[in-house]
Amino acid sequence: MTVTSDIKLPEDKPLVIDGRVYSSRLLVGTGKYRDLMETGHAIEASGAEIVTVAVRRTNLGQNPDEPNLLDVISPERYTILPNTAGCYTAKDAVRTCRLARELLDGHNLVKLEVLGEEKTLYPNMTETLAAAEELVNDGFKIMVYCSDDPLLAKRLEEMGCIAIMPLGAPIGSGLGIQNRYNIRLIVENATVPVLVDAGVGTASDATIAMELGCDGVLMNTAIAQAQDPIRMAHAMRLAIESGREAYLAGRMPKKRYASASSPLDGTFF
Ligand SMILES: CC(=O)[C@@H](O)[C@H](O)COP(=O)(O)O
Repeated sequence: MTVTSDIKLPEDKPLVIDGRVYSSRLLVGTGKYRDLMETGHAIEASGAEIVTVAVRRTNLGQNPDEPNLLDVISPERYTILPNTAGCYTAKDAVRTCRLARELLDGHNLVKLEVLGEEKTLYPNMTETLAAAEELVNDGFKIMVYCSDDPLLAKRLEEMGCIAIMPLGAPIGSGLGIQNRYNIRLIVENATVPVLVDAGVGTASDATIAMELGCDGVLMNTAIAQAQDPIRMAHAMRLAIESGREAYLAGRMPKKRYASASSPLDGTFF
């Protein structure tokens, strides 16, 4: 990255998912927009290169008479990440991933989410582990939505999941990162990318996730339900970049007391 014509900062290592290199660390969803046009414009403004779609709720060709999302979000330009939103059992999630693979011509990269209950949409980790095991054995590359429990996150990695996606807060809540300490522990222990998924409400939440060392952030509601989704998508793009730069720069240690900005030694009077 160039700061002025003379100063060059070292290049960051890129985000690599399933062997593919991405320059954007922002992943976006496609739900809750006013229409497909707004969806397309917001995704464009976000700079995202990976776009997740809920297979059970989105027409990817299942219904030839309805508008197809893939006409707006072209698989030639974006990596389509089918997700299992709306699945409450491992069985349903596995079936949904297999349907996605059929609809997308053998596409194996999926985002697994198995939900526990409607009120919190919190992940059901028992069912998530069961689904992950079956899908890994069936050749899927799994990015997995999970709780922010560091031990379960590690377990999913050991099972062969290619990215760990702990929630920042409940889906659609916009509450921001609720447990920074756990997210940090998950990042420290992981050897695969860790991306916060769900709960981001505004740009500063995304920046915090990146400052914690996450490899990326996936979000939907914060952009789609902003008053100006396209502008918010752009804000999120900048927030992710800014948080990543701050993480790489390394923040100053926090102190309990003040220290003067100008040294007192050698004052003129
Ligand atoms: C889009 C997606 O895959 C979900 O996991 C979720 O919708 C993201 O959460 P937010 O809507 O809270 O960003």
